[in-house]
Amino acid sequence: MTKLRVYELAKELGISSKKLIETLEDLDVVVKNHMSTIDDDIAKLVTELIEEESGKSNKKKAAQASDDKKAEPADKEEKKVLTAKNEKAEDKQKTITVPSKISVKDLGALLGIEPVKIIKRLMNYGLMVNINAEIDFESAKKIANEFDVDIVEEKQDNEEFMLEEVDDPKDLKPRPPVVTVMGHVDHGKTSLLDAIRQTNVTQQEAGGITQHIGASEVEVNGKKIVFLDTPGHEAFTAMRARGAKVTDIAILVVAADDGVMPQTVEALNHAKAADIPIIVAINKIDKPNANPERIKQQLSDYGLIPEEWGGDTIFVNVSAKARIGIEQLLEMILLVAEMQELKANYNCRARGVIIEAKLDKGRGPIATVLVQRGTLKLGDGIVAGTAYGKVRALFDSHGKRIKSAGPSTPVEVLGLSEVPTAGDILLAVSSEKEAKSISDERKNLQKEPEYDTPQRISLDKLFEKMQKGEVKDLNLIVKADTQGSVEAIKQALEKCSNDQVQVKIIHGGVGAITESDVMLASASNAIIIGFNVRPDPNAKKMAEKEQIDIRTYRIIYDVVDDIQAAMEGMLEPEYEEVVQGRAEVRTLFKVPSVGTVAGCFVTDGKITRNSQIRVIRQGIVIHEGKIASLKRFKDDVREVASGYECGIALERFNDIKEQDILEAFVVRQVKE
Ligand SMILES: Nc1nc2c(ncn2[C@@H]2O[C@H](COP(=O)(O)OP(=O)(O)OP(=O)(O)O)[C@@H](O)[C@H]2O)c(=O)[nH]1
Repeated sequence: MTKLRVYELAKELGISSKKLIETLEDLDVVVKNHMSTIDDDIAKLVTELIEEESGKSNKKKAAQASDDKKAEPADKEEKKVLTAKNEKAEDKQKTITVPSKISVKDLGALLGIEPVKIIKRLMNYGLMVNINAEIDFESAKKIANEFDVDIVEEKQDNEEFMLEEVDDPKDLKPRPPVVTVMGHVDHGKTSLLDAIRQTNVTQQEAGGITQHIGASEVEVNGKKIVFLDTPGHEAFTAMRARGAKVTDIAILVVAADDGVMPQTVEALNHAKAADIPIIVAINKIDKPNANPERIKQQLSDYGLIPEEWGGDTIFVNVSAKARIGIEQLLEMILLVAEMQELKANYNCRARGVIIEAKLDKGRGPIATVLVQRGTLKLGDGIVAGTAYGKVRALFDSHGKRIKSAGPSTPVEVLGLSEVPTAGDILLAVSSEKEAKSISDERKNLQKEPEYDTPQRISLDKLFEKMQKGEVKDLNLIVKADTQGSVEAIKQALEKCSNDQVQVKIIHGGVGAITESDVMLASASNAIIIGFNVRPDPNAKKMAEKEQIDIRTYRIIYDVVDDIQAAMEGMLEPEYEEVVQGRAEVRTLFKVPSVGTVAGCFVTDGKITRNSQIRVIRQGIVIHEGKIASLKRFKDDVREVASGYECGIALERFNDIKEQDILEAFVVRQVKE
């Protein structure tokens, strides 16, 4: 296509070449004279601008000709623009509210700037847009700021959906309880869930194949109970960390022949932190060495006191294997549920939680949703995180097609645009279009760095938050090398409570700081205290992502001192520790006059001659000190990088064992 010359375009537009050259200059497009050629896209842009301008002047003329000077503008958009303009004129306000998307034309009108100037600025950012093109809020803000106007984003109606809606008590009807099974490894969580499901299958649909959708429903005496299929407190707390409250009752499974174990304590603390009732299922009572009384005794130390001893915790003896006590356990669940008076509104737009989600080759994204409120129906517009769509099909926990699902019903939902994340909230909205606009909005927000940055508690910010009255409880998780240290620290810290803040140890345990601890801290807004223990690498990564404050100590006095200082606003962290790398001890050499040399493999980062070394054995710190020698083959070296072997001897420490982890770190001053 031949390029247009200035005079040709001017002729087409019915304006003088001079006027066209001026307009081009406004756009910083330099042309020599009327014979110069213009690029197609520039020609298009200028044409739109000129046409827009002449259209405006025609309108103006028409308005002047009109008798009714107070006539309402016909177009609603225009009305909005005019209103804003008037307000601007009245109070000369420099902050203007604009929608999340706005056309160049409307932005110009709001800012009182000619659209051509906006187009020019956008061209500077490499954006070639026409006058009717919509630009996002961020771009609009940049432009406005260049004209010394600040703009704020109009609050979207969508946000309303994120708020907790309050139901009128008269709209509430009972709903089934949702139960999670927790407990120590191998104590029988999966077996118990299977036993419960099978008891029910035989009663209801013998021979029927129950589909696994992430949650199952059983019916006892005509009443439903929903079980989440993924046992364990990790999944439960992961959901909670994402803000999803799913479970009404926790079943704590303890093997009668094994007793209370570390994960039993972890599970019960996770359930307690979530403030949900616990029913204890003492499992494996078919075993000859089963000792249920011992378990009651052990659990009473953790505040779970059986009813027969004057407490309020229900204990049921069961055997998942021999199918003993299953029905009684189910009845007890119903009893606890009844006491909780679980209710929900069935007649409103649905809100649920994604329990599981996957991509099915044939059917696209499939999500298991636990409906918590309202009724989810075929054809509803839905949004979960940034996934959106329309309910194309619903399947119940038996794999049967259904048309709608009310509160406490797990359903498989087809029709989402992408696979959502477990823990995401699913909302039903009026249409797929609305769902898409909410999803777009969220995608925009995600681009902003502040989004997703939760306001976490940290020791540094504690005092500030206390002053603002934002903190009433200081939740702490204590991990230490021995149970004795856990208890000592717990007692010492709880005494730190004052009038403003109560120090609460929501979980204490022996061993390294794990992902599960970080998740609990995230769900309960807690700080983690490690005493002679370290976070494992995954926990460390997760803590960084979730912005969880982990403090590690080697002297109890320092722990108490720091917490007290933080509560008094006196905490001044001056030094920080930077971990450089880790090496694994693969073999040992006893060298006369040197001592023990550890043959190591550097697994990540690097080890330098000046590093301090922390010896970690099974997650517990057993020594901290300096390097006496760092060698590769026979040579002394200054540093060894990841992927290489080396020999390390430590100053004044010979008790190294194979498989120990040597963590290299340096301590440096924190910059103000
Ligand atoms: N004797 C007896 N064995 C049981 C009973 N319940 C479970 N078991 C056995 O205990 C072992 C562990 O059971 P699981 O159901 O896999 O335990 P879990 O708690 O789900 O284990 P993880 O998923 O590894 O945490 C299996 O070998 C079961 O057969 C029971 O009531 N009696």
